Amino acid sequence: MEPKENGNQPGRVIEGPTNPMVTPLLNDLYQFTMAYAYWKAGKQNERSVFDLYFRKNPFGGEYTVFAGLEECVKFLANFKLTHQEIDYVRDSLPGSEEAFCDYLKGLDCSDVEVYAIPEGSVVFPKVPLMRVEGPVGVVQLLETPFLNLVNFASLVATNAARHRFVAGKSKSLLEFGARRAQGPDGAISASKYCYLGGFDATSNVAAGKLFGIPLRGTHSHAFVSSFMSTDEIVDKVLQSADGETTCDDFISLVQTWLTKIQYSPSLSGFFSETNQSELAAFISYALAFPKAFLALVDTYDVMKSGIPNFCAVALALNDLGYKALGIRLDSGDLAYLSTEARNFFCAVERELKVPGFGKMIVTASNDLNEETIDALNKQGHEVDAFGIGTYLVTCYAQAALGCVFKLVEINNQPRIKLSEDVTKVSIPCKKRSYRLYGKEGYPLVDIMTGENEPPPKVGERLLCRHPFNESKRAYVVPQRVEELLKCYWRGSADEAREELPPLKEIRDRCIKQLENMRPDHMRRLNPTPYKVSVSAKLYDFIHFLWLNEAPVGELQ
Ligand SMILES: Nc1ncnc2c1ncn2[C@@H]1O[C@H](COP(=O)(O)OP(=O)(O)OP(=O)(O)O)[C@@H](O)[C@H]1O
Ligand SMILES: O=P(O)(O)OC[C@H]1O[C@H](OP(=O)(O)OP(=O)(O)O)[C@H](O)[C@@H]1O
Ligand SMILES: O=C(O)c1cccnc1
Ligand SMILES: [Mg+2]
Repeated sequence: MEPKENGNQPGRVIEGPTNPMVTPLLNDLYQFTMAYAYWKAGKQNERSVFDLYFRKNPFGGEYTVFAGLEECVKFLANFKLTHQEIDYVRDSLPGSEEAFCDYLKGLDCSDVEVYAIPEGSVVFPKVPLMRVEGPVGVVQLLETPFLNLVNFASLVATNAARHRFVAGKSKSLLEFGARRAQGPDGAISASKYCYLGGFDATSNVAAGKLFGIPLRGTHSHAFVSSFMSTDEIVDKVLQSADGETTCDDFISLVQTWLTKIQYSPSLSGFFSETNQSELAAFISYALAFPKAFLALVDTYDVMKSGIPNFCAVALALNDLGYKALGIRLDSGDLAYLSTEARNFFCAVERELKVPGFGKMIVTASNDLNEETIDALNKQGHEVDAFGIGTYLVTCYAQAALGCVFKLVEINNQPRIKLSEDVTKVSIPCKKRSYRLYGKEGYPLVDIMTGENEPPPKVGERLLCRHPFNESKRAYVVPQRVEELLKCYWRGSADEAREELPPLKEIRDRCIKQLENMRPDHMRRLNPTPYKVSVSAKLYDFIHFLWLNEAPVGELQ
């Protein structure tokens, strides 16, 4: 998408959202219905404050990664309805007055302020991820697009972070989900936010180009089974890596190595005749990519064919000064097969005296998820890289994060939304939030306060209260205080705004924050909930407003 000039931002150009379908019409009809009714009541410019937050961490965990903020800012910066869009809205609101169209024509976000937690932060339920302030008519129109941009982004980034947690730091994690993702935006968004959440690379070329995510990939079964025999290979010539010598018949060199492996003392009897069409495919791939040879070894039989064929080609390449990368396993028992493959590579290294051959990279794929990786860890395995698609990008374990956008103040009057379900009661007031760190450097608790309360101070004891449970409270003496909400958009006051960092920096923040969490919040089984609290003053106010707004029942 072409960068657009933003009228309110002299000197600063913020491109539109990645997906050109993200326009003010990517909205629920009721937002326009309300905008009309606000306008009709003359309320459209009343100053409103909305909080965007979620109520429960996903995937049975106790943490969430916040993602999608950059796209929200890009949306704000380019928020403008076109003539055609305005006509369509008018036609969708039967009986609406023509003057409403003039209102829509003039609508932009120059009077809106957005404070947010930096993207890539670890976040918790109830604490606003974004606080959006501005004329109620326009802020109401931001609800659906913002929720759309944040909900899946944060869910899939959290999913990626959880896969990273279970796989461990040393493994490569590759996102392979484009074919299974929920449509084109599902694929592009998943690639972007899985990288943000700690994946190393994607197979999605469009996402690589758009966001600078490293691209990685192997090859498919179709390539292996498309070959019938080595007779199909016409050009058998391969130059050595240093360009000094030429091997005129690479196929024969491979065949010689295959025989050597077959009759080497510790490998003899391991396999007999390997599949020759598979061998032809591997040789062809090596001829095309001698510097980056890797092979999918499970098309016919991993240990009796795929692995010996791979080793023969890798050894022939080694003769010419090339180093093969490794293999991919895509079926069967991945713990057993990866261990057997590693043993075979180590035996080749010992027997045939090829230093480093035992360190071939083993990539595994096939319906992987947190549980299967956890099971592989428990069994012991030799996988170096996991290629993960379906379960990761579709967020199979949980359909949505459930972020909401609630009015907390209008015309400086705090507002509350009550519910029978106490977890659904909103926390009123324009608020500030802080993360308080303890002696050991871990975050201890997040606390929300009223906008004008003095901020918590390092070394000063402070009462943190559960927002709704009277008996749950604790004193905290913070060793570090971090204010969570930072200004990302202030209409035309450009200079006061946080920068939008590059994706790699957001990813680094995410990884660093996840590593700095107390381990019991992070464990997969029965993690300890992280505490989210309010100040004593805000607690009293919430409950005062609650009593004020809740009608007293009458028993008959
Ligand atoms: N050692 C293991 N422990 C637990 N789960 C595993 C292990 N190895 C593989 N898996 C998982 O088990 C499932 C095996 O899938 P499935 O039953 O479809 O067999 P397959 O190996 O794919 O067979 P096919 O040859 O038909 O492709 C996959 O989800 C895979 O990730
Ligand atoms: O398994 P996922 O986590 O979704 O990862 C991506 C999968 O896509 C590819 O094959 P595909 O599934 O298209 O075919 P296959 O199941 O026959 O291997 C690849 O071989 C992986 O198995
Ligand atoms: O590169 C791969 O091996 C790959 C990419 C997408 C899906 N499955 C596998
Ligand atoms: Mg599959």
